[in-house]
Amino acid sequence: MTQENKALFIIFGGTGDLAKRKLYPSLFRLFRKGAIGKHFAVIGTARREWTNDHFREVVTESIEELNPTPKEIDSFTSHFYYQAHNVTNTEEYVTLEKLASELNEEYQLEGNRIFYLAMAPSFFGTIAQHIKSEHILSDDGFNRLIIEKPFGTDYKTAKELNDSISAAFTEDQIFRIDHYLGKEMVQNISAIRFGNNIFESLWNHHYIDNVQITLAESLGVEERGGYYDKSGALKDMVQNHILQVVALLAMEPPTIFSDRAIRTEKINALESIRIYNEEEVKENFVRGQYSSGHLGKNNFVGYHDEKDVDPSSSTETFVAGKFMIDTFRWSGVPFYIRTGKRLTEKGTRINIVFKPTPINVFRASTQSEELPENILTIYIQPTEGFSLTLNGKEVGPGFAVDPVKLNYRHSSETLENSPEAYEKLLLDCLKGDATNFTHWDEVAASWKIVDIIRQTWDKETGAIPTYPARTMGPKESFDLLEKDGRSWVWEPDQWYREKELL
Ligand SMILES: NC(=O)C1=CN([C@@H]2O[C@H](COP(=O)(O)OP(=O)(O)OC[C@H]3O[C@@H](n4cnc5c(N)ncnc54)[C@H](OP(=O)(O)O)[C@@H]3O)[C@@H](O)[C@H]2O)C=CC1
Ligand SMILES: O=C1O[C@H](COP(=O)(O)O)[C@@H](O)[C@H](O)[C@H]1O
Repeated sequence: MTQENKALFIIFGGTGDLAKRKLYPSLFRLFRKGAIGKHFAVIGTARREWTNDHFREVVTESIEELNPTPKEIDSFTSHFYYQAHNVTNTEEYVTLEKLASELNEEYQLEGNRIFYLAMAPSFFGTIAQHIKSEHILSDDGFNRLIIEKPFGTDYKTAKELNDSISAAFTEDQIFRIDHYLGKEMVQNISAIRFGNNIFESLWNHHYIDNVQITLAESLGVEERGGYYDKSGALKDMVQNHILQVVALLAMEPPTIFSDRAIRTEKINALESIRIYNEEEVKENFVRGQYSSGHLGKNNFVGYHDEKDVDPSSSTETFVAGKFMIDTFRWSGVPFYIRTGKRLTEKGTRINIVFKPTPINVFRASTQSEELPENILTIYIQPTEGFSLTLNGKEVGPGFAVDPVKLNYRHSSETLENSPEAYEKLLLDCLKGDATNFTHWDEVAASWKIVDIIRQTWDKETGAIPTYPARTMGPKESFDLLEKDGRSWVWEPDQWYREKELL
């Protein structure tokens, strides 16, 4: 049976996109499942002068897709309150505290408070400091701060931000969101590794040749051109999501599956990633920007023509690179990563490529010195599951050996019932479980890794490579693996080319 949790959520940026698209629907799913019920309340705050009624209408709209009954809408939205509040005005926090105390009494929330910073990062420090100085922290119950990405723009600014929030909250009260850690199959990485001896015993440089991580998006920058043009793919995706996935794949087994033990191992893994010098960055990392392109009959504009993007921008919309991890386990094993916008299709997947057998005893019939590699693929989205490519004998005379795929995908019913990332992360926070949030040491290590890449690129003045929209990135990304005698396992362009769409 689901246990009810008690808390007051104070959402800074309550009128914003993230709150409407992710937070309110996730709270509703938790409400439906009974994880929150009678004893919860939400205060939405932003500068706009909304009434409680208007706020409740907005919340109702945001959960429309979940087909709530009128009774569900009434009982859920009745817990929502709006307080107009400019976070830079110290006096206004007094009104906020008054409302928070009243709701604490009315809903018997036992002093539990979750502060969600769904606002531009430039406000994070100010809000955290005001929460402390204006006594919004509750004296009984728990106080937890959920903080959105981006956490700083480089190591220096991230440290400044961390110092300012740490003046108000202790590390175990801070929940830094990386929504990839809420994804079912990202969480499944640990289950696959530590729950299966056939994998964990092979999970090292003796048996693994290389690891490939792809976070591909078919969408462009959409409405976020202003933000994205200042950020780029390196800071938007590599510093956080990709390095978190690398850490989960590379970390040593924890002694027990607890947030503390996992964090320790993830920090060790991140701190073992080689920090390149400028020459090594040039050798091991490439970037690209999408130009106009088409897929079938659909045409797509280039990045320079996107809304709120500087037409002469050299911001990268694609990154591919090779990380090396300096531990006994991973010595010599490259972790190839790539991510980009306007790629051929949306797809997040991990390919673990195993070393081939030492000799190919079937070489007479396969006419090749090596057998195809075994590959474990973890499909993170849009489908969820895994596959394992093995070599088997082709049916019939002779001894032709061909790869066969053992395939497991979650059913559509499982997918439908599987909780959304934000829902899981909100529930974890209610329970005080920080396993799927990032510790400051992880953030710090990740920034140190990407800072040198950014600095190297910032010194380059020439045009950056381009790729046509809806293809799998610039030529340089393919060359990166080719010079190591390898290639990307996942090559959706091939499929589209066969269908004559590219
Ligand atoms: N949207 C998304 O999909 C994602 C967002 N994020 C992160 O989440 C955070 C929020 O993003 P998003 O919702 O898109 O941003 P929006 O621009 O949609 O929302 C910003 C919110 O801040 C409020 N606000 C701005 N200035 C003030 C102020 N001085 N005092 C009080 N409230 C203020 C705005 O309301 P008002 O104008 O009424 O004051 C609004 O509610 C950002 O850190 C972003 O990087 C992370 C991942 C995905
Ligand atoms: O954090 C971000 O992630 C999204 C991609 O998330 P996904 O869950 O759809 O894979 C990305 O579009 C956005 O630019 C970035 O800020």
